[in-house]
Amino acid sequence: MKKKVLIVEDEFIVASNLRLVLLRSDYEIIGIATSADEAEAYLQKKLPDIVLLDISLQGERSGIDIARKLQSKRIVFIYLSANSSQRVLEEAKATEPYGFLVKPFRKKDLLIMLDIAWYRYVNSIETKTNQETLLQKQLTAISEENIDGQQQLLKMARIMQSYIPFDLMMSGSRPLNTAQFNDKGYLRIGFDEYQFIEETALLAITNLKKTALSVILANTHTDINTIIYNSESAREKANIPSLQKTLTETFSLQSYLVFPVVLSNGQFFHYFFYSRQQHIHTNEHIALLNDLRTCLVALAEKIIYGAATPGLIQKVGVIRNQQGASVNYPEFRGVIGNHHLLLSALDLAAQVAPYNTSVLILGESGTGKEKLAQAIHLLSPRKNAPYIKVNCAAIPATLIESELFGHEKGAFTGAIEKRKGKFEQAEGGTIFLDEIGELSLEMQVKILRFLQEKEIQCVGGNSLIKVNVRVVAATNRNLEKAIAEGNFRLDLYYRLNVFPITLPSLKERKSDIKELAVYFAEKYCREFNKPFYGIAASMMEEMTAYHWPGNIRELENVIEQSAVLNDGQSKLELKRKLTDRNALPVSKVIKTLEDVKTAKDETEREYIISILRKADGRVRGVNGAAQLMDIKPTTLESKMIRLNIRREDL
Ligand SMILES: Nc1ncnc2c1ncn2[C@@H]1O[C@H](COP(=O)(O)OP(=O)(O)OP(=O)(O)O)[C@@H](O)[C@H]1O
Repeated sequence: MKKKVLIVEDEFIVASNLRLVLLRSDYEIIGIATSADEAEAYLQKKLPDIVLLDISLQGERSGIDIARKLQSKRIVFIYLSANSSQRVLEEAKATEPYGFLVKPFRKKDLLIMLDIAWYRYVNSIETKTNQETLLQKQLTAISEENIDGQQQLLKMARIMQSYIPFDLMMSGSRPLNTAQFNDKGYLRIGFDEYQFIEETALLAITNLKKTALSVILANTHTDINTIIYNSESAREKANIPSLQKTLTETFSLQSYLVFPVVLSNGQFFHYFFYSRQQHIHTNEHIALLNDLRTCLVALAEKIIYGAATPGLIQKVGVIRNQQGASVNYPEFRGVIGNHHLLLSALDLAAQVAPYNTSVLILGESGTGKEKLAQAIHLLSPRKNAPYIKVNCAAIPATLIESELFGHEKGAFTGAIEKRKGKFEQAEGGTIFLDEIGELSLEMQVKILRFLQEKEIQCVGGNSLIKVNVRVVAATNRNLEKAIAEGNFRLDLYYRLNVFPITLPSLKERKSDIKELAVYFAEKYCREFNKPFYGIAASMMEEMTAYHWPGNIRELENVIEQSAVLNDGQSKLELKRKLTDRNALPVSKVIKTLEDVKTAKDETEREYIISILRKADGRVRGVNGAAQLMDIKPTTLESKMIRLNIRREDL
């Protein structure tokens, strides 16, 4: 069936051209609107499949205003704009468009972008439907299990976590019983670790007396309908004590979603999903809960009335497991930390892993992007097939094509035999394209072609080879900025950005520093055969105050150094001050020739260290630092001696 397109564009010539191209390419045009008002009028008459939306329109309102409406109706839209400045891109990005075209664009770009947009739409619908069906099955199975309400609630919390984000999930019947608090819930304290919260736990944590809690309960309002509260809406009632206020203050929560259900006897039961992040819940979450309503009613009845066989009731306090490793997700073993931003990223990874969707992992260098990519592979049905990593920044531009797609014998000087590229090596599995933002525009086109056609062409070969590989890409670059500067293709960005996951920097999750430090300290002391007596308080203090530009990798290096230098009889200590080794040197006053030489040496030293880091510390061989710098390994080695570059500097 022909896809119906609405064109919202105030430039007559552009609009008529678009119309012609689309009609010839088998699309149906339902109208051309030149202003936001006209666009709305068309939308009321007939819903299009896709809207091409100019950002600046006649009249006061812009395309971005229309986009918000389209977003809530889940209609696919692609921005058309003559302006690709970072500010416009970021404003537009907030409305979650399915594509973006910078004017002037070619016919080919338009048709590719329409394809990408539709692919993203179908993909998200499929993923959503699959997820819903799975969730419904899992929730029904829990409500039919012969276990007590507390266990049932825990199982439900674990399953719901990645679909409806929360740090605290509470539930209970309404209206509240002021004499006795019967709400029950779970506080998330790790990726798969929960603490049971009910009256006794709440009184202990808040230090409240039972009478004070009764006063709070008496003042608590009851929502009749499903509603989302963000900190602004919650703050209005700041002076009045309430259960919600007590919980948000006690557990540093910022927002929550209330979902009431009516049980078969007419009684109300409410589910609350509290989060430490603001604006985390959306209408999509509400739509999902509505679809799950029947299962949630069945579960609520079991939580209130469902008695289990006494022998099966277990005491559930803190559900912990060894080393922070997850029981349900052993693939996350070795991922340390329980900051809510990290946990949200892990939730997304667990959610997307089973599907073939491409994933884009964003985050500063050293935040664990590769670790997450591996976990996604291991959590996917592809786990027994290869996982191939390619660092796009470390391979010289002249070699990358044959490295990725392979080459025929004689394709270029030195190609003495046919060689398979990384894509073919990853057949059936996952390819991790690290630092994808560093690829040349030419290579970006080839990756885009693979993502669209699932075909590759090896260097010097004529035929196309079908490969079945899932792409997980990562970058520490701001891709919107790279697009604005013309260094990254918008169409590739939209194709990859189907499922973005952002990893927090270490300074955003300082509460995890201690746990990470102890984890690495134990690891290195074990490796160096030294007993571990803990970490000196002064070292811990300095590490907590530091801003960690190199993130977890830098923290690991610091701990490794301290473990190397430790005498095996005392706590680990910092042997040198923490400084930002990547920061530009504070410009020094250069007065003498000697100052010039020192500045030159410092710059050369920093440069060599950065290349060595890219080459994973290797000086020689293919992709070694010498090759990347295009100098002889012996020259590089003598420079390293002269500039006093040691392994621990990397
Ligand atoms: N949550 C974590 N717990 C324990 N170790 C971690 C965690 N995250 C990352 N690491 C470790 O930190 C180091 C850097 O991680 P990784 O290579 O995955 O980062 P990255 O974001 O891919 O870095 P880059 O952008 O420089 O490629 C690795 O040794 C990894 O094992």
